[in-house]
Amino acid sequence: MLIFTKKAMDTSLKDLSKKLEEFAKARDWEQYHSPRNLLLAMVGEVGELAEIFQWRGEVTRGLPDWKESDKEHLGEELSDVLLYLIRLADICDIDLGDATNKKIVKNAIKYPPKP
Ligand SMILES: Nc1ccn([C@H]2C[C@H](O)[C@@H](COP(=O)(O)OP(=O)(O)OP(=O)(O)O)O2)c(=O)n1
Repeated sequence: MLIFTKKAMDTSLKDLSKKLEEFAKARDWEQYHSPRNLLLAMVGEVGELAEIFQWRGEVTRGLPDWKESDKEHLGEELSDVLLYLIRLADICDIDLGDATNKKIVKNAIKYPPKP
C-alpha cells in the first residue's frame, strides 16, 4: 500500500503552476515571464544550486554531515529551479506532468531493465 504524507498529497505540479501564475499576476510580472527570461532565470538558479556543492568534494547521500541551515538553503535553491521550470513549461503550454510521464515510459523502452 502506498502511504503519502499530507505534505506530498497537497502538492501537485498543477497546484504549483497555478500558484506561480497568481504570484506573477498579483505583481504584474507576467510581462517579464517570457520563455527566454524564464529559461535564463532557471539557469541562473541552477548556478546557485551548483555553488552549494562547489568545493565540498563528494557528498554522502542524505547529507548527514551538513548543517540544518545548509540543507535549508539547498531546499530553497532546488525549489527556485523547480519553480522556474514549472513556470517555463506553463508559459510554453507544455503539460509538464504528462510530458514527464511520457518521457519515463520512453526511457524505460530505450533502457530496458536487466533480464
Ligand atoms: N521575476 C521574478 C523574480 C522572482 N521570482 C521568484 C521565482 C524564484 O523562486 C524566486 C527568485 O527570486 P530571486 O531572484 O530573489 O532569487 P533568490 O531567491 O535565489 O535570491 P538570491 O539571488 O538573493 O539568493 O522568486 C519570479 O517568479 N519572477
